[in-house]
Amino acid sequence: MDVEVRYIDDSKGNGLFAKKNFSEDSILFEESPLVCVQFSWNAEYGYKACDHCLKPLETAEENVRRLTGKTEIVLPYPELCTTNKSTITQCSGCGVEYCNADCQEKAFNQYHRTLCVQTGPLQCLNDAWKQIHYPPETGNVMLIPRILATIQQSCDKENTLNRFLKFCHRSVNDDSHLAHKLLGEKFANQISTLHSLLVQSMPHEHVSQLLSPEGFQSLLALMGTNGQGVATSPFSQWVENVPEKDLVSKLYEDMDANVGSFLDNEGVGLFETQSAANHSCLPNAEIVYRHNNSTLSLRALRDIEAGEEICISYVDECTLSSSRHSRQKELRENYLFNCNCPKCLEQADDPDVTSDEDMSDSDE
Ligand SMILES: C[S@@+](CC[C@H](N)C(=O)[O-])C[C@H]1O[C@@H](n2cnc3c(N)ncnc32)[C@H](O)[C@@H]1O
Repeated sequence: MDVEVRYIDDSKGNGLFAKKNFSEDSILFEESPLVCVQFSWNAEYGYKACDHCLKPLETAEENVRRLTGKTEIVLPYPELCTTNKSTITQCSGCGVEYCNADCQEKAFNQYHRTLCVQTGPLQCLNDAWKQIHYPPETGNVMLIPRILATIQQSCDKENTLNRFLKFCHRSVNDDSHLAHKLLGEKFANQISTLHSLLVQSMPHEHVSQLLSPEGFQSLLALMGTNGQGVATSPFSQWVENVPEKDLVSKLYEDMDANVGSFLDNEGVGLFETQSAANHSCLPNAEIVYRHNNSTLSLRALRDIEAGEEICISYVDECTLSSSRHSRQKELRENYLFNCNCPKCLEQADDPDVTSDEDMSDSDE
């Protein structure tokens, strides 16, 4: 690896550092998630993805037809679509689909052997989550059964448990008096419901400490502070390859009119190396999914020198361009820290105003 994880200080914890020079646009590293899962509403609304790696299961043409609502569309250059429907397989127990037999086998050996027989109770957990977390989705409680089952099915359970416990999983930051948004008073009843449903749906062997109320809260905090969004799309991959770019703008307009900005298969994953990357409002790297599955690539946004800290943005582009106050509010609520990046320091004297875009979600 050309990057390394190093301790910075008690406030920031660890960070990710470059071990060599990287030029702008180069790929620093690639990594598959320890676990990942599609968002619940995304799956419910018919975004078809492999249950293990989130690779699209629709062709680009099927995708465009569904997203525009126009079943008559015929997409030229079908050979530019990389979806291979002939390799799709299905679990005979619960019916979930995979992009190929390899993914099905990996999922079964890692967690699905345990979870497949719990489909009914897990469905109740999923339904309860959907009532709490409407789109746009940022996390998914269904990652937790995958974590627990991965530990249970592992040959080296202690080591696997420790790999998960290495992700930061505190639910409060005592230094800054910050508590995770998900775990606030407002959600206490909902968290208690989710906890009971999880306890009913999982075998307890080897994971009882994580199934206690405190263990469950730490898993939610782990997911909230480390969960990385994953996005795949058969259409956008087709667009990248298509020579006539003006073909696509009308299709995007039609999609926007029909489904707004919800174009991708979306989910959340836990990545061991990437999760060591801290946030900056002036990031020097970004996450991309070049393989149209859950394999993440970290790409340099500018030249990076050996020894430099590699920082990504934890907030989306819209929030990143909003006021310091709005950015810091989101980072405090979801990631439990006060941002002191160069941009925040430079704007330290700006008035504490919420950007227009955030007014609907204004300060409580
Ligand atoms: C995904 S982890 C990043 C790695 C983490 N520093 C560690 O020690 O494992 C996210 C957490 O790192 C800390 N963090 C990330 N960026 C930070 C920053 N710019 N300043 C202070 N703390 C930060 C926060 O505690 C946040 O919840």
